[in-house]
Amino acid sequence: MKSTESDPRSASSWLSRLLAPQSSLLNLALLFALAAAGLFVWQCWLLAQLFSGWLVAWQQGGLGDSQAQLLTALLPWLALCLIGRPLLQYGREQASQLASLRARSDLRRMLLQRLAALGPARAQLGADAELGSRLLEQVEALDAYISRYRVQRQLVLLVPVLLVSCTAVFSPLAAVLLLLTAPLVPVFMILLGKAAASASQRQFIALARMSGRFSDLLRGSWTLRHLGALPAAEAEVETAAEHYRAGTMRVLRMAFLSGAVLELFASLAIALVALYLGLGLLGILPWAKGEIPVPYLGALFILLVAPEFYAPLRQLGTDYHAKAEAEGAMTELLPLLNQQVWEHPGRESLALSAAPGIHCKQLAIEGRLAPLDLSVQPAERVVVQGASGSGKSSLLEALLGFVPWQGELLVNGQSLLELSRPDWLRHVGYLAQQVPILHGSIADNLRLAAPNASDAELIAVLEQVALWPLIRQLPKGLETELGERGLGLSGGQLSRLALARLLLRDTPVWLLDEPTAHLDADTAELIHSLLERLSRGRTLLLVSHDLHGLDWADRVVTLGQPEHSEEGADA
Ligand SMILES: Nc1ncnc2c1ncn2[C@@H]1O[C@H](COP(=O)(O)OP(=O)(O)OP(=O)(O)O)[C@@H](O)[C@H]1O
Repeated sequence: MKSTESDPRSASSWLSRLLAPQSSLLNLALLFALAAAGLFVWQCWLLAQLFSGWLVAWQQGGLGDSQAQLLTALLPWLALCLIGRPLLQYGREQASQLASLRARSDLRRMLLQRLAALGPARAQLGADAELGSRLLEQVEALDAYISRYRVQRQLVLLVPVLLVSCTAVFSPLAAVLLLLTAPLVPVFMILLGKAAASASQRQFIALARMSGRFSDLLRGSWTLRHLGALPAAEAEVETAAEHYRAGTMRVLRMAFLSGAVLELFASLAIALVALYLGLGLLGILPWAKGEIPVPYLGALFILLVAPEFYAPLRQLGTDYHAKAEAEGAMTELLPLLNQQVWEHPGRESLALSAAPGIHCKQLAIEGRLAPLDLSVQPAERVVVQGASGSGKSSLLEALLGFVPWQGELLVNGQSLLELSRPDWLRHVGYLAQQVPILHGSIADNLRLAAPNASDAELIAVLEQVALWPLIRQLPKGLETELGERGLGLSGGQLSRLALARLLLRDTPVWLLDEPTAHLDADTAELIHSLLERLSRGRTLLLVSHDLHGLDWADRVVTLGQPEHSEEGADA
């Protein structure tokens, strides 16, 4: 369904909501722009007075004292206009830039808060890199809309009305000419602008495809070399690049051509007004022969004012794409903005001196987890298994405080709903199915858990997960850079790195979501044996499909059955 302004979840209504707190700054920018337009009219009036005075005097036989007096009287006001206008324009820029900056910061803060509040469910919205780029680029795409278009769309009505009213005082016919030609400029500008925008959109898509193809070729270059297909692939890249170059030139031609056509329209319209005024001054207008309908003063004033009449319309046409771009960016952000985020209500602090007990009484999550009774004793290690979709990950999300639930969830007898989530999470170590490894060194990745940890502390935890012997041999040791998603280490090594990170935080509760998913049997067994040793003394809930190597667990709980069965791990 098409989104509308009245739909509170639509892109345009989010934009309005975002800009509401900035309305005073945007109104101030509008006021500055209107004051600058007022000064412009005054400046034209002063110049028209000066030149028409000189012209009349020159026609009457020469410049005299009165003209010199006129010049001295008008000069200070002219200077005021010449200095005042740029200052007012500067004020407008500053106010609208500040509004844009604040609105974009507010939006980024809101998006970040939403992402943080979503917890593990954040992964459903896309990869971290994609979300990061949305936060940077899509939010940035609002700048031109806020800092230029918002004020310009009001100016486009107010300034021409002001100028045409002033023109009408001297010549209603010239005012009518301006009014008749005015709509042509924005209409053509928008039509041509839309064509140029869709052409440039096509270019963006072509560029994205070309980049994808290029990176595929790079990745597969060894295979291609092996197959002797490299020259053909190179030729393909060259052809694609040439197509892209030609396409870019087409877009540029269209953009320049549309600019030139509009300049032509504006110039023709001004020429029409000038023709009327000039013929009038010569007294040879067909319907008013021998008459001067608009004398020097008025004619000069109108000629000075006319070009400015079209300027805001032309500017709006130029800025029109900013609106389309901003709405497009907001539409991209909608899934995140409209995501239902549950606010964990608890505020009470929690102090734990040892591993706590966790008790679920008829704990259910609507559509995700059937009612569950489960008592995990302090330092008990429980494996949670069940069919895919039975709610294992959802149970962990509830335990992390990121989804609402029915029934009771107690930590040492205290309801989790009453506890402050940040406080509770300080005691919880969580491992998601996908190990979150950032682009950075091994040390950087470990220090995400403990920013102040010394190298010795990092080495100690790496030794515990049997990674140090391997890392010590790397030329850069702890400073070895890991690529995106941990490129440079194997899946099993990354899991061990994630375990080392958990150890650095040394929390009394561990919630692990399939820590050995995607690992081969031998590596999974190694991780399981590490877990056996490292999780001792902690309350552990470990989600796993496969019980192999988990016989050390105290209990296995199976979800997704009418009665949740509890059995021994080795059963
Ligand atoms: N954020 C969410 N919002 C709504 N429903 C969800 C969400 N995440 C999961 N679900 C649904 O909840 C149910 C349980 O999902 P969950 O991921 O907890 O199951 P699981 O047992 O961990 O599955 P798997 O073993 O495949 O990982 C599924 O039907 C799933 O579609």
